[in-house]
Amino acid sequence: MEKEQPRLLCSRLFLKNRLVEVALNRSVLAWKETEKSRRRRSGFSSLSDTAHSQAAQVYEIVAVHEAEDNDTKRKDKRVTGLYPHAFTVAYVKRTAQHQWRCSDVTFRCASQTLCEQWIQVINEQLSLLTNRPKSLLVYINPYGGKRRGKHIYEQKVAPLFRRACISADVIVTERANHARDHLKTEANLDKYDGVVCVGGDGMFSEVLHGLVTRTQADRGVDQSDPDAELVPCDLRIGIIPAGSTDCICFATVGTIDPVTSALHVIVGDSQPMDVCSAHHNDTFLKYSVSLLGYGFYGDVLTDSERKRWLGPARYDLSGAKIFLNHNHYEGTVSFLPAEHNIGNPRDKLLCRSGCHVCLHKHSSKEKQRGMLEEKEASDKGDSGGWSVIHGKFVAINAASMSCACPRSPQGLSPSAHLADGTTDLILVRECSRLDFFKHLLRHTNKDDQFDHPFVEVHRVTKFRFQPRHQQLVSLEDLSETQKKADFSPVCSCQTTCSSDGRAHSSWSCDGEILHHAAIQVSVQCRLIRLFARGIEEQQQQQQQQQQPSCVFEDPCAPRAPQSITHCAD
Ligand SMILES: CCCCCCCCCCCCC/C=C/[C@@H](O)[C@H](COP(=O)(O)O)NC(=O)CCCCCCCCCCCCCCC
Ligand SMILES: Nc1ncnc2c1ncn2[C@@H]1O[C@H](COP(=O)(O)OP(=O)(O)O)[C@@H](O)[C@H]1O
Ligand SMILES: [Ca+2]
Repeated sequence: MEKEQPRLLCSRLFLKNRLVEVALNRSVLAWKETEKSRRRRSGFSSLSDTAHSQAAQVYEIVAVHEAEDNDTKRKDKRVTGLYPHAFTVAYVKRTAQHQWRCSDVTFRCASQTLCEQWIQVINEQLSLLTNRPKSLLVYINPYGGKRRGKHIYEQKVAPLFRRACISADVIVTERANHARDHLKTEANLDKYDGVVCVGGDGMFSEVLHGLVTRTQADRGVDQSDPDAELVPCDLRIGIIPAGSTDCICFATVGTIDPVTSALHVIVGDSQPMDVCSAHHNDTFLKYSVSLLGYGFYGDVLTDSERKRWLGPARYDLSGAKIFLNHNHYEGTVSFLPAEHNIGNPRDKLLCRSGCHVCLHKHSSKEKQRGMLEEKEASDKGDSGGWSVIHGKFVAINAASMSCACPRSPQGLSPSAHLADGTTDLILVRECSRLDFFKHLLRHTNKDDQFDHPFVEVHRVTKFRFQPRHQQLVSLEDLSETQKKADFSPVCSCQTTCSSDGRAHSSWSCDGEILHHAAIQVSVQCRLIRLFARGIEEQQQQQQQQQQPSCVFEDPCAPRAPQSITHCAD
């Protein structure tokens, strides 16, 4: 049972034209209409208790300040005369599914002292919340999505940051990779508590690369070494969605809404995330947190880049075109299954706020690292542990998170986890166009997209891909690294597999194209943290909004209109 917390302050104050009991403890600010006031308004008919009590979690209070004139005008003259002083608490209120709004409640007090006391005590509690950012570095992509990034930031986000007393240095990018390069070399990161990107998955990818590369450089880690253990980044990343797909925001918050995302930054949420590193031999290529997709999604992305002027609709047009082309690509996929993980891609255990699969991974991370290193060392001599699949594939997708987005609310791998150190490798083998359509369609409803004979899915910690044409070309001079992968025998004839005559596709890496088809990928567990908390379950959402009865167990005593209980810690 939750331990009851001492009340810090409790008063009878006016809220609109009602007398309310307002109580604060370390975790909750709650208010409910007094019995007397309720009776006066409703005769003697009994009103339900919950209908008249509300609460805000202290860690979800945005700010408290003395009420401005426009907060109080139009109010009952008698109330404002008797209670001339007022303070406003801005707090997170849940509205539609996963959507947050900043709601204001203004309490009127009879004395200036009482009003100031409330402001001071609430501010004292807020100052104890050390996870809240005070200073942010913000990058805006003015060309992402529908080109509204700048407008969205100025109209919806900046006013909230100001209200929460967060200072922000804003950079509107002037070219692709501006944010990445600035973070890599120029930015004085000591000044900031977090980095915020305003844009889509591509913009997030820039910030991710800038931060991770900078962190490794500062700590002397060579990111071109595929076996290097990367150092986690200190700064958290916030995403204000203003792109075309915004899958990283959707899959970590549950909605694509700039105000909700800004509030997650303000309250200082923290969501660890796995990051995949992709290499070509000893050349570092890119990091990915959402989708690494070869074949279908790689081709859609390549085609859509030529149609950028169409905005987000480019994906639908390119999607339809690539679907009709119906290419497939031959190659070899090798992967290291995630053996010590408690989940699997078809267990329907969705990753939600406080996910126990991710927590389990976290608590046993150190233990597992030792075991994994031992295992990998023993793997070096033979192919033990690695599975090898040779085939013709319409799509090879590695989803490190669900990749849920408005197009596909469950995502590419609905049970993938944000921070379990694994990625879900989905292999869609050569199949008929109709079958592929059925598979795609299942991404838009609740049917299981893996329940097809031509689809398989594996939860892995590492994988490699070698397209067939390269195997044929370089069979004689296979490098040592490639030999370690222990690829299965390759075909002796050289034919192209795609109907447009191309022997290979490209990888889409969080919406950016990779210029190598042969890659090695390794999951770096919890390398970064976002200003998010994962998607809240329905009941978690309700709990946050409920009024905890313990705050009101003792009525505010004595009965004087302004009684104060100021409890010692
Ligand atoms: C029949 C309808 C099928 C709909 C299938 C939808 C599956 C969507 C899965 C989306 C996974 C998204 C993973 C994230 C990718 C992003 O990183 C990345 C970049 O985002 P950014 O632009 O914000 O920077 N976005 C993307 O790569 C977009 C992928 C969108 C793929 C759309 C595919 C549409 C397929 C339409 C087939 C239609 C068949 C019609 C026959 C005439
Ligand atoms: N000022 C800029 N001019 C041109 N491209 C930019 C600029 N800033 C960022 N980019 C690039 O734009 C691409 C798409 O950005 P993103 O914000 O993800 O939008 P979208 O979701 O529409 O693709 C990314 O590759 C990013 O590197
Ligand atoms: Ca994962």
